Amino acid sequence: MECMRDSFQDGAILGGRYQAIKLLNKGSFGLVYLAKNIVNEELVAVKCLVKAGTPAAASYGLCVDEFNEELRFHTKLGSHPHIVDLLDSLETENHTFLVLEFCPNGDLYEAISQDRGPLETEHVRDFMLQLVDAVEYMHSRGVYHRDLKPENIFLTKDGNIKIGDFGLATTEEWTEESAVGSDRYMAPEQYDAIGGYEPRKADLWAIGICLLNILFARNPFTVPNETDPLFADYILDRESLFDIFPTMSYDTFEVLVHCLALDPHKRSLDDIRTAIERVVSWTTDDESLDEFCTEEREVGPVAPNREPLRTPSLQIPANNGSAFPWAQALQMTPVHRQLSNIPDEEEPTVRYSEDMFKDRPHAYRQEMGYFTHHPASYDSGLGSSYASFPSAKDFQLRMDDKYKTPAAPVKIEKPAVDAFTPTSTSKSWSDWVLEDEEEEEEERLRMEREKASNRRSWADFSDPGYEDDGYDAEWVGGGWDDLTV
Ligand SMILES: Nc1ncnc2c1ncn2[C@@H]1O[C@H](COP(=O)(O)OP(=O)(O)OP(=O)(O)O)[C@@H](O)[C@H]1O
Repeated sequence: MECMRDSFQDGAILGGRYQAIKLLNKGSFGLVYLAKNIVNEELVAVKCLVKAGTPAAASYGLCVDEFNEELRFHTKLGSHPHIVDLLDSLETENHTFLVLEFCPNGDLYEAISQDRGPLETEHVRDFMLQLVDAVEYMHSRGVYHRDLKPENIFLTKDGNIKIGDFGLATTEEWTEESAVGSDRYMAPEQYDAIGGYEPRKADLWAIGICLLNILFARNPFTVPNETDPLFADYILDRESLFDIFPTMSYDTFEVLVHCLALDPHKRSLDDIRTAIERVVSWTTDDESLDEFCTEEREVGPVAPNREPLRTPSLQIPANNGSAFPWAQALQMTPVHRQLSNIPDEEEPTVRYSEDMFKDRPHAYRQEMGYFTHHPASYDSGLGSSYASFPSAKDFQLRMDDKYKTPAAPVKIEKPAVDAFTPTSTSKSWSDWVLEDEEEEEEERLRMEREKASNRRSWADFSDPGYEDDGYDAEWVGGGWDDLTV
């Protein structure tokens, strides 16, 4: 790594044209610098890789051939509005450099982690449609990415997306290369690759995982095989996704059906696009907002095919001319993050699915400027999805907290923890929450009734016409005696 730094570090001039400004990021296969084209002042991203056959190459394994491959794919792809453009390429004795168009809003991973990913219904739709367009174009050129994930989806100044990092791409229609990509985004057949798979279809699976990342900032599966219990559930029942993402709307599920089909032949980009276009609400939070607005604004019965009222942009300024105002509002602190389900450590909740950011070391994430708003939010401290099942102890703690009620004249029975044993398979998390809420509501009503009866008896007591029927003496305890002394 140091060797690379030597070649192109702060202030260095590359090929007489590009001046290094700063290190942007360290990828798995190389360093990426921000640089300036000294001829036209244009900012560029320079991806720096060691060359095959050099001493430094030995420590880099895959990246040795990656450069040539990546260059080849960029050349094959040409230019597209939603694919990172290769502007130039250079070689030095030990290194090769890809000069890429610079995407100043970073990548989608950073955007989600900093609460500046697409939030509003239409933004998510535009975003997803751009992604589908880019993938369709790539595939039409015979290039299959195999590593689509938020880290490889870049954001331009005006908030458009650009797919980048073609280091693991392939032009093969059918491949037997197994486990090339990133576990959490790999299609099951790509992960196991027994007998080979179609990379084209694997990309469609990754689109579905990216959508879930955008909506919930979580990954559904750690690995796409049965060693992950959530994936095992998914094999048995696709609707188990609702247990993982309880606020997911059915519209979203309809999109996912076409991305996350276990049979690769049932995945279709056209169907994904159609389903995205049909979405009215991505989450049930959106649905309630839609209903709220409908009640407020609509007069008379709701037309069956009404044009859905979009979620009001509570946190997003009116369209400022960009297709994606969310991407420009970098300083924006959302008033109401509708689409996020990022758990908050201070208010522990049970998490089934996997925090997208768990693998990044805390220090690294801080260094990268994450944790802008809620440092604790992104570090679940929980391991894989498997480890993220709530333990009975977690539940006990949670229940203790929940029932830490102020002094009241009635003893509140703590619900038996056994009833909430998370290993019980007959109940989903949403059932537990529902039962929790019902019990809480019952308790509240009971207390209100008690209070009302207290008030009545006190009022009655001070009324000279009050007749003691002995009722109040029972519940007031010593109070009645005191009063009568
Ligand atoms: N064109 C670009 N504009 C802005 N930032 C970029 C650009 N290209 C890369 N980066 C930054 O550098 C990081 C690494 O880039 P890239 O993904 O291409 O490298 P990599 O070595 O293949 O990494 P990995 O495989 O780990 O994602 C990106 O996540 C991003 O933060």
